[in-house]
Amino acid sequence: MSTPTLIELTSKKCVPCEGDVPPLSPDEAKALLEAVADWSLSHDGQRIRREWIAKNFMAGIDFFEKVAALAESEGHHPDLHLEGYRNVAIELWTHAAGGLTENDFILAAKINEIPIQLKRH
Ligand SMILES: C[C@H](O)[C@H](O)[C@H]1CNC2=NC(N)=NC(=O)C2=N1
Repeated sequence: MSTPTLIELTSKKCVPCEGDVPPLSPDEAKALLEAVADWSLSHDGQRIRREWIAKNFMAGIDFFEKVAALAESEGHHPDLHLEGYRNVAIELWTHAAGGLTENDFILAAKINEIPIQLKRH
């Protein structure tokens, strides 16, 4: 499989995951991770994660609302975390595969294009 670039990922659409979809191998996941800035691979290689420090609680909620709309349009859904009122984290994995698929990287690339109001230094 040639490794898609960021442009290719953002121009793709998540495909419905039904039944037993094989997860990506750690090497395939690492290759795809190159295309999406600021996301990291979990130690078990089964999910990808990105963190932000939002300006405030509502900035986190506003961001999640935009991410939720994207997830609904893609038919692929993230795990959303908002802790300590401003610490935002999103984790992506494909439940139907019990690990990562290209859908997760497509969604990560598109989430990277959603603005979030960040905490000033
Ligand atoms: C039918 C529909 O495609 C599936 O239920 C979708 C919904 N959203 C999903 N989101 C994620 N992260 N993993 C899935 O396996 C998944 N399956």
